[in-house]
Amino acid sequence: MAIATSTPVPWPAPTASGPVTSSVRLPGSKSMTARALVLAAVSTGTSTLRAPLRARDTELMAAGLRALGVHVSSRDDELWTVRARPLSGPASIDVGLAGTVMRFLPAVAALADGPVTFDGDPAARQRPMAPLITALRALGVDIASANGGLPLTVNGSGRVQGGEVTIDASASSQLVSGLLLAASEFDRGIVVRHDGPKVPSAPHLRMTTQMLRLAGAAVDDSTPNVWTVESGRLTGRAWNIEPDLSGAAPFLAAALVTGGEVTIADWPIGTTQPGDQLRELLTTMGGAATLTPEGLTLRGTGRIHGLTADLSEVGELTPVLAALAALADSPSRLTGIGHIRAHETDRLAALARELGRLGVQVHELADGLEIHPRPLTGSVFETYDDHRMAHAAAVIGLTVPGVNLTDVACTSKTLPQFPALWSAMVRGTAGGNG
Ligand SMILES: O=C(O)C1=C[C@@H](OP(=O)(O)O)[C@@H](O)[C@H](O)C1
Ligand SMILES: C=C(OP(=O)(O)O)C(=O)O
Repeated sequence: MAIATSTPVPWPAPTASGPVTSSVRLPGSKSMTARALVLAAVSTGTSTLRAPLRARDTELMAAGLRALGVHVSSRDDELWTVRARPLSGPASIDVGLAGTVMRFLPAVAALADGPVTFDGDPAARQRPMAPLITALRALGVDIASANGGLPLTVNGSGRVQGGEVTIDASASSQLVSGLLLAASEFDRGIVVRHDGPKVPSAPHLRMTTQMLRLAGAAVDDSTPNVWTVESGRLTGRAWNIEPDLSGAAPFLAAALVTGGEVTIADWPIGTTQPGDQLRELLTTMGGAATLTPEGLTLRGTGRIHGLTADLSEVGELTPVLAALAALADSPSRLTGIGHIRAHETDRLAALARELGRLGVQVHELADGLEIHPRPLTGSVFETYDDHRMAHAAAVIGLTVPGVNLTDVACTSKTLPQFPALWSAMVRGTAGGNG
């Protein structure tokens, strides 16, 4: 599997001429796969990941750890094996456009002996790294970065002193997760205090602390905006990776758009994944959700209601929710998501521009979007190397003929099967032209 940036593949989004009825089995969570790999690398012994995500972001994470000397066997799609070994440089790590790789691996690299350079796609150089670099320096790590971001070099000495550090993590929760995941290996562990506007993506921080505890770390997150991880050895374990619930968003949205019924197999009963909030969000927008041990079923009526919501906990769901809002019977106001301007692309600007091109009236706010639905006409839809922009375009294309994505290959970041799964879902409808 190629990890390099893919060549753009233009894609006419398939329209559905009737309600879609489908059951979809999705690969593992990107966020859980990334954390399990990192925790395995700083644990003793062998770890396994059952049902991991194989996609560009997680392949890059595995490759980055291999570059540091960790043995990662990913030949078996169903079961990856990680054997921790002494971390060592020199190494060169390609982060692609993966926030998880660029934020989670520098602290791991600091535990290696020797220089480790990090760089990625051109857009990766725009993503916030400075607070993490400053925090790691305060913890005793030598990092060279010309401009406060990528490219950077971690000059590891084989150990990190650790201790107390203050960070403004309002740009990304990953800045905190990236400090915590390796901190049990620091001489003094870590105490991270956030000082600044609200940290987004709270569920992802809960995922970090929960998985750290499962790996055997002593973690205290009982005080808001303060996280403590004690120094101590973690032991390898077996991780069962849940299906990626954020990747489920466009498929569930298809039920709403077409008045159909979509089931996502093996939806976990109780999870830290932010995508679980789709049950409530899509119910507010007019769907009916039923959760059973077999999975989550979403039924739509074909009518979609506007949504007024603070999406700060679930920023990565914004593109698909904005696509639904564009097809709704009332306006929407999505707020609390200024930080997604620094995701794969400036998602607020990109959504305003591309939805606007289809005819939607969109007001861009500093921290969100106001969306006023209008009759839509098909058009080119630029995806900006952003998998979730492609998902949004596909959702609108179900009911608006002539939505032509400039590139669908960007979906390989988290779900390489997206075009095939999507077309199969649409083909399942009577008369769908997918
Ligand atoms: O830790 C993680 O796995 C993630 C945290 C979130 O990042 P932000 O806090 O930067 O939004 C989320 O958007 C991203 O897709 C995955
Ligand atoms: C923001 C996202 O990714 P990343 O992990 O690169 O931040 C995302 O997947 O929506």
